[in-house]
Amino acid sequence: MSKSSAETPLMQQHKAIKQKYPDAILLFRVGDFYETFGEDAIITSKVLGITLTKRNNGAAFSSELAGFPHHALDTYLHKLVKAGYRVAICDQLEDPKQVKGIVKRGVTEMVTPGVATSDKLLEHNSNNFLAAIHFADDKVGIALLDISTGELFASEGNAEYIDKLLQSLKPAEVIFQRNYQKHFKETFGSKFYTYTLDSWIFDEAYATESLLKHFQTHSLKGYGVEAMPLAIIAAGAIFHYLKDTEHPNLQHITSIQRLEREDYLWMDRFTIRNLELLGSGVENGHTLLKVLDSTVSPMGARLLKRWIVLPYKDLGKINERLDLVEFLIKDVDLRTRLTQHIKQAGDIERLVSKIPLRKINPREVLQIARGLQHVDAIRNECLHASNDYLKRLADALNPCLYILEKILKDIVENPPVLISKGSVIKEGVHAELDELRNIASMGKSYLVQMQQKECEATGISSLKVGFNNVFGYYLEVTNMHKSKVPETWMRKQTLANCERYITQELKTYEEKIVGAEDKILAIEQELYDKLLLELQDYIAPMQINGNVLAILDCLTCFAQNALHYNYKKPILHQGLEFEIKDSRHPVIERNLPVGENYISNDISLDPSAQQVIILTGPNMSGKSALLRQTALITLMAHMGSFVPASAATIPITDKIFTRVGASDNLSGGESTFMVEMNETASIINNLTPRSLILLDEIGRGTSTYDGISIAWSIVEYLHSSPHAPKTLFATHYHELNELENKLLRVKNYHVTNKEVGNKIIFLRKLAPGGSTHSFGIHVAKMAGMPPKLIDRANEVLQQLESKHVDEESSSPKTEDLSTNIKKLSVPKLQLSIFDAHSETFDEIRTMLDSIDINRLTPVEALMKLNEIKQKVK
Ligand SMILES: Nc1ncnc2c1ncn2[C@@H]1O[C@H](COP(=O)(O)OP(=O)(O)OP(=O)(O)O)[C@@H](O)[C@H]1O
Repeated sequence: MSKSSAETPLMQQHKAIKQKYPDAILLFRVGDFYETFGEDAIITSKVLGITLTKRNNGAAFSSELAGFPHHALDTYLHKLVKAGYRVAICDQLEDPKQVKGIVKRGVTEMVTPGVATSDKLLEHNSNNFLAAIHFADDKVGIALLDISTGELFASEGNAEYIDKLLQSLKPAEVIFQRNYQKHFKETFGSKFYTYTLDSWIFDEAYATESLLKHFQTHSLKGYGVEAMPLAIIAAGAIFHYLKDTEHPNLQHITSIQRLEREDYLWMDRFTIRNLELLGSGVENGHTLLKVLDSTVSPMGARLLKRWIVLPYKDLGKINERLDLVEFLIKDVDLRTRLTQHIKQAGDIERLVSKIPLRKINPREVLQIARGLQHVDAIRNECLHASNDYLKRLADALNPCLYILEKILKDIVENPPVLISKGSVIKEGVHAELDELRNIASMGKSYLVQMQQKECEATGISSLKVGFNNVFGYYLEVTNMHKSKVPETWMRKQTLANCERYITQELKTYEEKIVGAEDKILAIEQELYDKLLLELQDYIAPMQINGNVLAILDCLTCFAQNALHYNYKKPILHQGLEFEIKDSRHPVIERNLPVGENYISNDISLDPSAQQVIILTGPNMSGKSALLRQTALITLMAHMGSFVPASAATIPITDKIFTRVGASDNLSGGESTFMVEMNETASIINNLTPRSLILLDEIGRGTSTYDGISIAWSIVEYLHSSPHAPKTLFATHYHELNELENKLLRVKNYHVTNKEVGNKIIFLRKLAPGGSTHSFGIHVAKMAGMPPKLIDRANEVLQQLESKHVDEESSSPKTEDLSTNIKKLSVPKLQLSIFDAHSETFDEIRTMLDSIDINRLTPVEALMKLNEIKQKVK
């Protein structure tokens, strides 16, 4: 753009507004269009695929231009936001017809990924959170708001805890202090859509003031966040941001819910990912969420996600849920009726949030009423049930009868989506509206009636009612009948063969008919606005209704799952013993090929007798599956769900840790052994007697000897820990089986298999004792390695094993770790080719010298062997 002096007033206005929103795309309303200019236009045309033109205002000024009709806003806005842009909607604030010169314009809403209310930007079964983070010295405050439901959560804790919340609740946008950009990336990664705010906004006094003003209270005690200054600051930042983005109507944010780390079973983000709890996109197919989610409402689906990542630790609350699930399983009729009502109640939470935002359309208002009817029905169904929790839930429901009736009385049965289309308000609600509608629809026939009436009264047989723009409606009398015109009529026009008159009645009617349509719309709008204002008083109880329906939806879904998939009620207890009978992996069992059955297993852990299980077994036999099903069953029980086992006794657990050996976790640049060790260290440093630890091939990210040593000492450490955490350790290092003989509470188990000829059949049953080999070569064969290579690997294996056995029989029984490791020294092979002093031998020697065995993976070893074999041929 060139000098401002050459700019039109319109462009000057645009420039002034754009300056206030430099990092947003400004959709600038001009007449019936939203226009974008300059850089904004280039982006907009590219993202929306609309034409980019140039606007020339004389030689001195030109700018790129791209625009679309205002009614297409809904179609285009979400595309811009989904493409990662912030969009400021600038509207005309005055009626152009009433204003001389340039119309006043201003930004009426800023839409960003985290502050989105349009259905097109939201996924119905996911929350759309805006998170605010406040960094302090060694702690972090967090607030999470879903503006589309009004839910606001706040918490504070160390970076690991906040990271876990971010990873599990996946906010669409995160805001934080501007000077912490680098720190944010280092702490939470670069996956989030972020926006930074001035540091002064993150101030306790300012935040408290904003919150008190919003909630209209004198203190924040009632929300339990008073002692959480960092969480308060983060919540304050959210309210500031909402003001900045022109969201003044926030009456649907009715409370802050405190998220207390200590209330929930802790799983770090690695565990959440490793257990494949939520997943997203394509990988969604095999997640716990996917197999558990048979909810019938978006509210239930959203709550279920939260239950999965934030399972309870409180025995009373868990049992309340479990008992209700059991109750719902038994009462088939009640369950069926509940499901029907919940399904038809609509997304109460999101509908209610549209009320203060003034984004609710007449159809949705009617849906609110229908929702309330279902709430009423559910309340009546459950109020006298013989389950206390259900009774309490029912008691919390409020069908808001006054507003329910008012909506049904005011709104027609099948209203249009837009209030501006009219025909929304029922007949009988407003006398003037009824009359106007009558006039509008009956206009013509009314005139005919009047014409007839006047004909009869005056005897002017040729009397006609006509209309022109100058006089409006008139009565036309031919010259022949002029003498019969009553005195009260006023002559307005004389033509060659007739005269035109007006009457008082005609004028009164004319006033009505001409403005009727406009007035009808205005009255309908006014009545609708009044109704919305009244609805506003019912936001809080309706939100509670939404929440109760979500809980009932989740628990009915658990009952349904239990019946369909044969889940049983777990017994949770304050002791420490863990025992599951005939347990299955809930996700794998639902994804097995047709005809295959999941083989169930019993698993028991007891800190005083069987604290650590060393689990060995062939590759692919089901070790990881066993570990994960133990964790998933524990988690499901803490959510209040029945579990895939014939019986389960599960101790209240505070933390589930899972770690997988580095090479199982190659994605995301986290494949280094260092990360594996860091993570294992964090388990070791955070465990308690109530922790469940699942280690899958820990140590395998380094050389065999290092790996065994580390794995060995981890088991020793966990065993000797005063907390005696329950541990399952799956490993290919059969050497660890030795630990059973040395450590009292370590027990060996293996997953069974059967060898038939040179084939192995996985029996997948857990049995006491360690297994002796891993069948890695068998897996290599299954993976399609050339038969020659496989034969050779078997030969080498045999030689290695016989050498190992020789050495073992000649060495004394080892008792401590160091001698045990020494025992594993590389057997000296006596292969015949090494006897021949040939060129091949030299070549092979050079090759062997260059190999660093400590860094060699099993597959690389097999490849090298193949190379050697080729040379010998
Ligand atoms: N109990 C079971 N019943 C039926 N199928 C099972 C069972 N356990 C595991 N499987 C199947 O076997 C596959 C391999 O299981 P898993 O990954 O647990 O083996 P693993 O012993 O950990 O293997 P590796 O040592 O190679 O990592 C699973 O993906 C699943 O399809």
